[in-house]
Amino acid sequence: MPHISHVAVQTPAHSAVGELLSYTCDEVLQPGTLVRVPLGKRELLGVVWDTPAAPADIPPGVELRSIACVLPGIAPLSRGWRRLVGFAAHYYQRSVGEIAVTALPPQLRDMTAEQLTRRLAPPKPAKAKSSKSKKAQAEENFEDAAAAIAVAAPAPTTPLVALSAEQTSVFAQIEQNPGPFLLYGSTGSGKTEVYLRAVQALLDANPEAQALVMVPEINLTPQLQERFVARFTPQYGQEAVVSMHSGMTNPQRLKSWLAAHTGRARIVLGTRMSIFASLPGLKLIVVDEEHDASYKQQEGARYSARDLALWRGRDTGSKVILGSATPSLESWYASDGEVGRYQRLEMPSRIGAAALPRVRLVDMTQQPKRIVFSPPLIDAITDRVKRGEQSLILLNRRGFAPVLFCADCNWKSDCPHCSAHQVFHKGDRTLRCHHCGFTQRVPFACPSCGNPDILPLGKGTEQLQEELERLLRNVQRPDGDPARVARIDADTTKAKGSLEEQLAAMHAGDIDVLVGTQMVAKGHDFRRITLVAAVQPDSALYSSDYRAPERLFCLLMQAAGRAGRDALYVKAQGSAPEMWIQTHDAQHAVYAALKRHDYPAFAKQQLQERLDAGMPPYAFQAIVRADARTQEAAQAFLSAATQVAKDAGLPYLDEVFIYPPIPMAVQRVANVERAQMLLEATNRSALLRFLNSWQQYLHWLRGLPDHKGLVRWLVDVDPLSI
Ligand SMILES: Nc1ncnc2c1ncn2[C@@H]1O[C@H](COP(=O)(O)OP(=O)(O)OP(=O)(O)O)[C@@H](O)[C@H]1O
Ligand SMILES: [Zn+2]
Repeated sequence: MPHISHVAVQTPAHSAVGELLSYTCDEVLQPGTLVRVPLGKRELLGVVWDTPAAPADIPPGVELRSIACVLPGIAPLSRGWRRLVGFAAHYYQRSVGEIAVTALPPQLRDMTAEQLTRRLAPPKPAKAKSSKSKKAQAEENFEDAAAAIAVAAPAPTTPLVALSAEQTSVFAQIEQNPGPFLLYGSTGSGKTEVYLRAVQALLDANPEAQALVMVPEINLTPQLQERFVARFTPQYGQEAVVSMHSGMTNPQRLKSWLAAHTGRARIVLGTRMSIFASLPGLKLIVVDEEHDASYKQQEGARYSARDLALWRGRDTGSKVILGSATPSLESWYASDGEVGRYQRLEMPSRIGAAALPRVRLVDMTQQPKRIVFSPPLIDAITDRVKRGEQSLILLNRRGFAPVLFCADCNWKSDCPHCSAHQVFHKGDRTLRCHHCGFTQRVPFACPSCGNPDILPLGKGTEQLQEELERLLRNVQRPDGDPARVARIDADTTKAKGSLEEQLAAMHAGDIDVLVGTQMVAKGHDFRRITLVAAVQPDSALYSSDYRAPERLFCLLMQAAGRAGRDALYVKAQGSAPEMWIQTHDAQHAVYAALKRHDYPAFAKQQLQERLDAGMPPYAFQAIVRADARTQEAAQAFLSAATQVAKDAGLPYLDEVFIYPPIPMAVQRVANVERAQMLLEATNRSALLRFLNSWQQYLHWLRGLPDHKGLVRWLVDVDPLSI
């Protein structure tokens, strides 16, 4: 009699196919086994979720298909991994199969059993010459797809630095206590060194143990990767440190994944996706810059890798260290003495007694109208260039100008497909929509009235760079060369390797003034920056999103943290690091707290506001979003969803407050109208149970002829922006 296996496969999102599919097979398959199964005309990757112990009677009339094959050479995924996937699916309202399969490397999805067998076979000795292109070869030869970590061979040994007193005490706390920890350490206080020590202590003590170290965006911090490789590969071998992030090729991802799954990799360094890595020996999870929004996945299953890290840590008995100079308010609250869910560890001082930069507010209402850079700021930058010091200019808006404008007829460069302007990019003379990507040539004259004088309105990083080049054209560096201005944003870093190249130029001192978006503000350990300036940060103060002040404060404090990191350099230069903020609202509380580098005061004030307004972390939220051909159709779906919840008398409905549907801030994207509805509850599990029971009704509604115009709907639990 055949056995039955329940298999998790990735069925199309929100399709009516149930959570797990049943298949027959001749032998009992262990849960966690990777298989290929037929579905319709296709064959898909699946994970055996459970297998009834006894061969089951198949009810008459039901015909089950059989499993196509078991993926060879890969041990079943552990019970702990399956629990994590199960929890994430339940919590973020997705199917187990979707989370399980998307958490696996793409090649496992795509390869047949034969291809996989070939991949897993020991490498053949390399041929002297191959006619294949280098790329084709790398794709094909598994071993050649080499370490997922593209860094030079490490130095034979890297001597351990002596820990500062604060590092020593924090490290001892981590060793002695179970955690989870919130490492609240100033910018430049040496948090990375603490992570390295914690990992080192773990690996030395336990030959099976594995550590997961997560960072927001790995490409921004090649330095961090180098430090881990240099520290651990001499002792633990080339495969001891592997990366996991979306910038890797598929063969690299498979290789990293297998190294982690088999326990050969001792450290996985990755972005949010690495939270789902198979790590049988997991004992430590580090979440660096835990406040960073990129830990939240913004499409598909909208999970928070930071929150899952805490869950996974608890579930597997792994220590969890969250680190930040500007923790999320959620983590700050959770590590409050009274709440006490996390142990807060503090490192207030910078390494080498470096001082935090002095914060200077420039009141732009007192400056000449319509200027980008106030004269005193330009003087300060000029002085830096002459002394050979570096400056960093922050503006969170790329392109030359956010909109083109005709003063005669009021025409604006609106995107035809979105409720947004097309951004003017001067370099390639295009108008580009940053929401849907729609791109056009810049018109020679106003398309509406023919006026040849169409004007850029507002500033982007491209314009800042041009303006600085003009203002500094006669300024010389100490070596007599003219000042060099560079820019780092999504536009200048598209080409592979270009970001690394520009960061390297910055570290080498080849750049005097670096203009950039938030990409330049995070995590970098630049040694020669003595001035950071935020030229137009105010708009975030007036956002309708209640998290906007938190995000702004974080960004500016992190940006300030790039200045004056090397105490010896600052001293030798006789310089004083500064953070400049050009603002029209110099009295604003956000800036006052920033001036004092007072994160605790800022957090306290924000938390009080959140408490008064009943917002997270004192309440829990979810968003249901609907996309449709018309705004009416999108909102009608959401209204019907609320009604059906009431009609059906869903459990916990009385504990959940459902707001009326509203259009999203950017209402239309790529010709799709978007609406959303906020749900709030003071009890997290009530919200979750309500959502879980509501799901099937949302599926059902979507299938009704009334809601034909609906393109998609989705649920976002713990949304980051509303
Ligand atoms: N004990 C130490 N002795 C000497 N230098 C150290 C020590 N610990 C760290 N450093 C150096 O201090 C600098 C700052 O450390 P690190 O980059 O880890 O700071 P951080 O706390 O992560 O800062 P940020 O939050 O701004 O990213 C680095 O150049 C690092 O090599
Ligand atoms: Zn558009």
